[in-house]
Amino acid sequence: MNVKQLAAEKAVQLVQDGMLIGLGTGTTAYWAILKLAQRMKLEGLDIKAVASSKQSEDLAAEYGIPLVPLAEITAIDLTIDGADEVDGELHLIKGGGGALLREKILAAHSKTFIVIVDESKKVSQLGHFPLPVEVVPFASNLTLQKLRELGCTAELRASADGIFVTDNGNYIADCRFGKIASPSELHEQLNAIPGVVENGLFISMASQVIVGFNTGETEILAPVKR
Ligand SMILES: O=C(CO)[C@H](O)[C@H](O)COP(=O)(O)O
Repeated sequence: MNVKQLAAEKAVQLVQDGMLIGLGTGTTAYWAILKLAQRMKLEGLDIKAVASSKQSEDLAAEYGIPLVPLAEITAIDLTIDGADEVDGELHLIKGGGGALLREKILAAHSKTFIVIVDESKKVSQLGHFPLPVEVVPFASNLTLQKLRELGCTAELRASADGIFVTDNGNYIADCRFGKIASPSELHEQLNAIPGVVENGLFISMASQVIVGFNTGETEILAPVKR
């Protein structure tokens, strides 16, 4: 079993009958979706789900996980999603797959938000991974200029056929800040720029982070209560 699968399967153990599950996006969330489908088939696990991307929606549909229209829900019991970096405070960088806006909306409405990562994602300080920032296409060159004034290099993400476009019809600016001294301050500064829709810093949102190790072990990290 690979390390991402290990963390994902540990998280899926927390899922119980009757829950509404938020499905994350990416190669780690992929394993969680597959395990949920397997538990439904083998154990009769009775769940419904909402997806954070077209990709995860298609995967869930392919594996027979019933999806609920977002208009019909008021809250999510548990969301399971990956991350690009996790620091000691359990702040995250997310959006490597370009789904950060929908992922953040689902996480914000989840009673429990479980993050699943392999050990390579644990860092002492966020910022080595370029921070994804979702921006509207209109005047994106000017928005990029404002982002750079915060001290990063910012480039629009490319796709095979041009500029990468999110499920929401927006662009992603990948911002290289180097080490981020104050993630919460940067989060506020980024979202104050007109044209920025949302950024990939998830501040104090994780209920738990499940880390998979190459040794086959897992570690569960919980936020320190102050
Ligand atoms: O935020 C994300 C997608 O927008 C992913 O959760 C993040 O990029 C981690 O991906 P992976 O599990 O493939 O390493």
